[in-house]
Amino acid sequence: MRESIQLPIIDLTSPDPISTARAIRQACVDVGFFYLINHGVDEKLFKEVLEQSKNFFSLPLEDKMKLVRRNHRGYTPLYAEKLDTSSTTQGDSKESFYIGSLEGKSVVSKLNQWPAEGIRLISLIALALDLDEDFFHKAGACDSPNGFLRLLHYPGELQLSEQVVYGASAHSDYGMLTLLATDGVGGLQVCREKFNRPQIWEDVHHLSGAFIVNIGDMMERWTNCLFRSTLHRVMPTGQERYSMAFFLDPNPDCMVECLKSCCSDSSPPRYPPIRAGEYLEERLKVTYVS
Ligand SMILES: O=C(O)CCC(=O)C(=O)O
Ligand SMILES: [Fe+2]
Repeated sequence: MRESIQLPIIDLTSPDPISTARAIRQACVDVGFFYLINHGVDEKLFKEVLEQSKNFFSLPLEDKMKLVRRNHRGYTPLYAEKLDTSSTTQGDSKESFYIGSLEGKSVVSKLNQWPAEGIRLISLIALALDLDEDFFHKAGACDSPNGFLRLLHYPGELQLSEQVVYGASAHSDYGMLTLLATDGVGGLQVCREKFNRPQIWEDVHHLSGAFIVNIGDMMERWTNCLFRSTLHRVMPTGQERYSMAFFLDPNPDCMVECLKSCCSDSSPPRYPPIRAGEYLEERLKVTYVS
């Protein structure tokens, strides 16, 4: 039988920020994933986005290809991306559409509701790291953050192939935080110990109305691996699936550098400082098959 994981539940409206921060710390240290409830994003809005996403992906391929990805915005067809760059399988069995600003600061600040929630979460994460709640703001991460929404569609039926086909092959996210909403169809799995063999994959269940939040690699670098950017993937279930992921990444000029509270003489920084924009560019470059 396949294992499933009970992720911690964080309530964004909880009146005590210190105990919420403590619960977030525990979740980020243990598994790097949690459910976020009472996040303030209207259910009606979510349903509308889902509806529009279905409309878009049902267009003929040639129409979708007119909007093919440029500068990490736009349409990516089936098999274009391979998140597990070490695997020899073909590209992932999903199509997606990246939404986000291509222009200057004023447009970024007019993004939809998600960044406000994400940024509130970032303050709680700072508290969870025993930092001032505006630490990531002062570090320049939240001044015009690089936020983008990715609509995803996993077809139910797959091409007949000798190879294993993943919806999304094993990967960790690249940025600071990811907020994920799905249509309720399963398939998402996490692997808590990526170096163990065999790897153990656990199913993440849908929790109605909640976002699934996970830590990305830049946050892992900031915290010297105290907070975990956990390996995850989407397995095909034979059922069509829609999801949307909001990636909240630092301002591209923000330096991501090991926090003083997360290193010591006996535990020196594992990664050198890096500009957020450079890091993201590098990671995105290697995941696209074409
Ligand atoms: O669709 C999902 O459930 C997960 C997507 C994901 O992990 C990603 O796009 O990074
Ligand atoms: Fe992911």
